[in-house]
Amino acid sequence: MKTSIATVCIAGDMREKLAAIAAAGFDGIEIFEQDFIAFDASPREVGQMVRDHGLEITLFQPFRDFEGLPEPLRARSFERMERKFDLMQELGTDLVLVCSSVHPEALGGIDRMAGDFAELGARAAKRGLRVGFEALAWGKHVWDHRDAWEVVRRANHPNIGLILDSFHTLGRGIDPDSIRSIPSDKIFFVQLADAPLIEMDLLYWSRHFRNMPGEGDLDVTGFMRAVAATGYDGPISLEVFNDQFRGGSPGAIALDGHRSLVYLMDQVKRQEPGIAMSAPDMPPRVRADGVSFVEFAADEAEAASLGRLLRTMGFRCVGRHISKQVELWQQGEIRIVLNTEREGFAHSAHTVHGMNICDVGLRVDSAEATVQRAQALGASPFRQPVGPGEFEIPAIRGVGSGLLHFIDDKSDVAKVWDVEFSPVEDTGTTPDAGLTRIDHIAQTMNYEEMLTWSLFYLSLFETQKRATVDVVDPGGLVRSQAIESADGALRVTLNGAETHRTFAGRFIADSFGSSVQHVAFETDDIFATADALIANGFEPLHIPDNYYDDVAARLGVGDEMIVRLKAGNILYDEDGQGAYFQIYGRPFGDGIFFEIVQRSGGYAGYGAANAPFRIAAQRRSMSPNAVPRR
Ligand SMILES: O=C(O)c1ccc(O)c(O)c1
Ligand SMILES: [Mg+2]
Repeated sequence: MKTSIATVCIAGDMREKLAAIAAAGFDGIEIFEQDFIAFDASPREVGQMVRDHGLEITLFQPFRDFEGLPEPLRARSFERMERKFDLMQELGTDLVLVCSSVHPEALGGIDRMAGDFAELGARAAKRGLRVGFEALAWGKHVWDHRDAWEVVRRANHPNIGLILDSFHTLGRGIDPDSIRSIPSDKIFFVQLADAPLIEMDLLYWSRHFRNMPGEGDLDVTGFMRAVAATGYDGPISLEVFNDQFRGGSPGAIALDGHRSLVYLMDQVKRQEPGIAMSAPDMPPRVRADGVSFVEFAADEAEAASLGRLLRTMGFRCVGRHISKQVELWQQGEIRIVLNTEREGFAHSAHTVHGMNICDVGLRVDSAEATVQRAQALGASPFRQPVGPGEFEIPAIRGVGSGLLHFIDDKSDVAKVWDVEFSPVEDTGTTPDAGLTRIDHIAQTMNYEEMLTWSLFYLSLFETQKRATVDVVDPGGLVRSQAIESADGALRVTLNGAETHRTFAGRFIADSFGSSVQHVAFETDDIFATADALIANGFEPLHIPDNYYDDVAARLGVGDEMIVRLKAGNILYDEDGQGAYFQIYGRPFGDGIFFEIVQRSGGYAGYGAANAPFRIAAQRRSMSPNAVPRR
């Protein structure tokens, strides 16, 4: 497979764009004319710059308002094209995209348009150039790839072909399987983009909201399967107009783009038999079985106070590392690692961010295969020296600056807890509070990073995304999206803060970057847990009476239940399937917190309806003159 990306997708000037695109591993670029015109270098110099980066120019685009014009506009458009042919030859590319006309005087008429293209084909052939026709979803006479194909078919010239663009086809709701009957030698080029489903004007949607395949809601895989089924083996090229990407980090957006193409072709290869296109070999998406551990980087004072908090939640310190200043705390299947080392990754993370969750361990079938797939998708592997007799647990860099470790039963790494930790008789134990496993981890990030990390998780793990929900914080909006496996074993929520005035935004600012802000533990009996917590001296986040009055009114919850909820500061939610109970701890450090949840009867959400009240309570409890309640 040959990967390509349009210069419009990436921020910066031509030089910055090329550097980011080459570094991300693309084979070629589409030169978007505006980017070229705005740049102060000759076409020959630009062509050379591109090749010096090891890239080729796969396409020059767009050429607008060509077909179906009356004279003298028609002659003028051929004249204009001859000048662009000159430019293409200087740049060193042989393919130009003509997008369907929106010219007010364009006459339409399929044979008139085909005739124009036949003549253009003859002119292009003289120079060894090719022309591809693309149906814009809002074209005046041609807005459907099936009509563009009929124009190309009737033009019947070897130098005239079709250009397909997933956005125009899928955005209009056209069945991509209509592509399957087009001969592959007449498909000159394929452009790919996804988009979130939003009801709006097609042109505006296309020019501002496209995103990378897999980041939106369109069936780009179905589209690409149809293209691959024709036998097409040419470039696949991202053409993503997105306001956020244009202002984003060129390097990060280019990496996301490359990852999206690798992921897409991996799916296509697995779903569509016997295709001509190649795709990198890698293990399939990984089934993650849940969170094995979360690791805090802390100094000794922070670790001591975190230990006290964990104790009030019924955790016990069960092990001390054989050679490092690392403690293992446990309850049920939940492991919390407190790392107070003075060197190594956790220490660096602590220096930069203060106390933070620097590492998350996930249980997978094969840790080795997980890292292999992650690397094929462009993730960076992580390694640091290990002591004698210690395990090298496979790891990659995850969200923000944190790590993801992978633990499996296949290799020996699952024995790490027994081999690397000596048991501790914890003297100050408090009774178990019935916490069983980690229900979800919540990562807080800048809003602009959300697509990056949803693509990261979706491409690596056998997961799907839920719809984004908007959470209102008194300081602004936070968008929240859950990525989860079908059986709920892995649940990660991504919370994107748009401003630093929100609770989540303050966490990012205070801790200098994105990371896990909260961890939710599961219990099978929220009321028993609430009682145990109170007995252990745990300080829950205080929830005001107004909240319980509303729950009674809105959900019709009876008095007796309200009394119990109130006593435990328990938040409550329902969906069509079941109920959800939540207890929050008070935030500590830069705003990290724990949550305890119970899901009953197949409740599948995350208590979004409660989030505004939880956030308001957290802000109160973090404010300098907060008065402890109850
Ligand atoms: O928005 C546009 O005008 C435009 C131009 C060229 C393309 O290839 C395209 O898909 C859209
Ligand atoms: Mg296009």
